[in-house]
Amino acid sequence: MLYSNVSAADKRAAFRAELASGRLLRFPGAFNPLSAKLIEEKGFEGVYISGAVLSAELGLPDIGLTTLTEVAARSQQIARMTSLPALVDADTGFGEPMNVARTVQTLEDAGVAGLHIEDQVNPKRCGHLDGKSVVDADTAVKRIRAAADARRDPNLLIMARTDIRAIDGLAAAIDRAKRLVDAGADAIFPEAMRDLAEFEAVRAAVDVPVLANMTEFGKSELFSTSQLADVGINIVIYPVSLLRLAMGAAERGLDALVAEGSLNSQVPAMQTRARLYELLDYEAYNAFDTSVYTFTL
Ligand SMILES: C[C@](O)(C(=O)O)[C@H](CC(=O)O)C(=O)O
Ligand SMILES: [Mg+2]
Repeated sequence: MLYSNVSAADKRAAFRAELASGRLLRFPGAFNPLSAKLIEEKGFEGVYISGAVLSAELGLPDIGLTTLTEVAARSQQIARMTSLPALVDADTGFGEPMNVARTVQTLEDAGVAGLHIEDQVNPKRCGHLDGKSVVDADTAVKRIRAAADARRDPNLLIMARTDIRAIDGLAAAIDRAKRLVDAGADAIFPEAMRDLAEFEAVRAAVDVPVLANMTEFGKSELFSTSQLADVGINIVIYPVSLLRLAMGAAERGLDALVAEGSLNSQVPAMQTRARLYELLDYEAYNAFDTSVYTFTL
């Protein structure tokens, strides 16, 4: 009932232990707290909180318009609903190193298990679109150092994302990844890798967990979990996938309503009331109420 009973500290410790196992951890993007419950129930290892989804939910493009306050509030709503670790997209950290430090502490307070900070210039762009730019290595390193120093729970995972591959190529991405690890990054997110060999090359270059971004309609092919595990990837995210699926279904439903004048044809595709209530653990709330009202001294 209500929120997860697992504390943020325990989720972070469990996340660290899972990462150490070497097993590939799958993190679908939760587009709301309810979908985080579904991800947990289906047996995934974690929940991703995407900047692209957060912006899209607000009706905005993913171009650095969202604020730390908005990201932290949504992260808290999602993270508390699941016992799984939540990994949040902190974009560029919302400013200079001092702002990055505050971002880390604020997201730590929101209960996430980890976050990633990228090396794009402000305002950032979606990593799979053309026309993005990155800061120099020194600036990127300062962001990560500030992030690593700011956390109070040593288990909070600070992941460095580099967007440099699409601009300066794979060798530059490998060089940057190494420097970010030296600066204190606990994990690396190499954005917009072209193929499996590129993931493998980053994997071989650093000693920390590596994330693969399996976003659809982007620059990377959609590799399977076994393909990614075979090249030693540790975490895979499907950041926008559930939102895309849900919005695809919503659009088809609205079109049917316009065309047919009712939603009768769509009911079989809908999550049932019973299934929704099961996911919400409605029964536990009823039991709680019953125990309150039947209580006698
Ligand atoms: C991972 C990402 O940063 C996100 O915000 O979810 C995006 C995903 C996307 O736009 O497809 C990115 O890859 O930049
Ligand atoms: Mg993003």
